[in-house]
Amino acid sequence: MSAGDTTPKGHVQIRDVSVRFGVKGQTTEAASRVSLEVKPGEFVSIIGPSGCGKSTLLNIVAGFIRPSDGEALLDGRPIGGPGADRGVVFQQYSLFPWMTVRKNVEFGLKMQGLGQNQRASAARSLLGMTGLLSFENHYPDQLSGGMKQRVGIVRALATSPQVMLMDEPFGALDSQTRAVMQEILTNMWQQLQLSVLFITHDIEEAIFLSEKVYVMTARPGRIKAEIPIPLPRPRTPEMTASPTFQALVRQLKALIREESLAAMGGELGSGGLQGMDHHFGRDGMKALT
Ligand SMILES: Nc1ncnc2c1ncn2[C@@H]1O[C@H](COP(=O)(O)OP(=O)(O)OP(=O)(O)O)[C@@H](O)[C@H]1O
Repeated sequence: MSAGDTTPKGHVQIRDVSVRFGVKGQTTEAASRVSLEVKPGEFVSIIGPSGCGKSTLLNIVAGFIRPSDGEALLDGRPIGGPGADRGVVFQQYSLFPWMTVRKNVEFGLKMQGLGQNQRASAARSLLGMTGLLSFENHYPDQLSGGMKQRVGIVRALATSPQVMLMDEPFGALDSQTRAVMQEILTNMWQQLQLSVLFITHDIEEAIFLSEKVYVMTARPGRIKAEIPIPLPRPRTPEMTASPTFQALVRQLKALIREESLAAMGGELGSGGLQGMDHHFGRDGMKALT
């Protein structure tokens, strides 16, 4: 792990990408003519209503699926499949339960052919950065949710990826743990100078973490807005009370609400929506997004 290397890495470009899935003769258009960019060393989030194609875009960059139209590039080269240059973290912790924390972190390095001593030293250094060194010999089921996700992040970082792809990584955590994880992630991101593409449903989280937030429309997902986040670094929890932060929250909430209503309207029909609006009120509708 080259923690001392401060050259920003990983330029992701999604250019005019559309994705269609065919299931039992029925075609679903998950994303439509999406273009977005993560510059080297940038932290970029995508938010949008459920089912708008966020995970699909992340999976394209991960190399798990191919676009139907358009192209996805990493450092100017077409993405043809998964690779060690991209680390992926999902909401589910997906650790190997039969391996200790350190062995989990070492796994990718072993695949890359690193010797035992090098693996152990790289894993221990990363575990130290996240306060997990004293748990290196624990098994995943002996850890809390937040600790498991820290191990998941460390494992994805162990192979020195240029890009981290994170699909709602903190979605299953309580709000306190989530706040701590956000700070740990921003610290690691700043130290390692890599690019991050981050998916979340949490508007405050997207603002707190990112240089730029893309807002997607309801399915088929298109880019509705690209919002730069002009908050200084390092970000601190106190910033969330600042007028700039709060104005961004209002702006993004308004954009998302329009799309969430469109998404639910498509599924429920207007009669269902009226009923829900009556039952929950306007704020309740937001909570359902
Ligand atoms: N492998 C697949 N086969 C068929 N349809 C799929 C597949 N993957 C995704 N879809 C469909 O594509 C659309 C977009 O899904 P995707 O998971 O990308 O949305 P999302 O924005 O990440 O949703 P959420 O916020 O709920 O996680 C959905 O309608 C989904 O059902």
